[in-house]
Amino acid sequence: MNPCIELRGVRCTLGGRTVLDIDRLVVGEGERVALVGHNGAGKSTLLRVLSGFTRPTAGQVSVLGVRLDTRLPPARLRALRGEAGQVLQGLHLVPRLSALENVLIGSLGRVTGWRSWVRRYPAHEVEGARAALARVGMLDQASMRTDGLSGGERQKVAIARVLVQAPRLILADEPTAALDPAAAQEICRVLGTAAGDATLVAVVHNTALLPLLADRVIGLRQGRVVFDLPQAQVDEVQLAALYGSGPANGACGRSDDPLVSARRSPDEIESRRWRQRTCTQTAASAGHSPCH
Ligand SMILES: Nc1ncnc2c1ncn2[C@@H]1O[C@H](COP(=O)(O)OP(=O)(O)OP(=O)(O)O)[C@@H](O)[C@H]1O
Repeated sequence: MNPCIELRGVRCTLGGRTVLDIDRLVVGEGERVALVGHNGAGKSTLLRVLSGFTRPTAGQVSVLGVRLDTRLPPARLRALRGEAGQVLQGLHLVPRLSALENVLIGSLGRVTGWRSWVRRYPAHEVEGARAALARVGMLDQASMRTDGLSGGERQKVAIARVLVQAPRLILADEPTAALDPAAAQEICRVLGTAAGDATLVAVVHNTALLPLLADRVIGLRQGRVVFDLPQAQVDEVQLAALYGSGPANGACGRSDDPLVSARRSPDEIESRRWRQRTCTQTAASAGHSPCH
């Protein structure tokens, strides 16, 4: 299996603290990997490193054959992000635009010149966006504004937007955050099916969802890999050890749980603000304001 992701001796120091410390990690093309671990374990930091938003302090990172530990020309980074789609948690759709228009934003990397400035998309891109909405079961809601959709429906639109990129790699950060259990299961099934042959790396908080999304599970604790196992071999004992005294299954400190939010350290709160700023910048660079 060809490697899609390769990390060697990667360390990330943020705010004077080492928040990621990974000796070696290889993810092959087409693998489905879930990242699990307590709040602040470094899961999102790892995703940011893989998407080129955070450059590691030390070590080598290669994603789809592109080295991300060195400064890349913006055009090269944009090209990579075109091949590595991201599904973030609920902060990334443009509320006043329809589901179809939001999905079309995923094709902006291919639309050039005046068409991209005025968002006039070629007919084949519109067809592609409609096909992506159909794949996630949202074609009937194509013309609805996304602020009128439910959380689960919005997440399906976000998945459809990634699909129009025809990505070779999908990075999903808590794709089921803030969804009820039934919607969370549905989103995992939709994402798992829609990902097709692409490599998938997803942060998963509810470990009951792992069988729907992953064939390999990586447990992170304080920025280090504490286990890296086939999904079928991950059991209650490993999860209990990973989460310490926290629950071993189900709501493992979901980020949207108000009790968990109340326990967050100032660092974690700052990390969330950082992520929100990243989303805002991403939306702004596409000429839009993000959803909140
Ligand atoms: N820009 C930053 N400056 C300082 N510290 C940061 C920054 N970004 C993240 N951190 C810290 O890095 C650690 C890992 O954060 P990260 O968001 O990766 O954790 P996580 O496992 O995704 O957590 P959660 O499950 O709460 O989303 C946290 O302790 C966080 O406070």
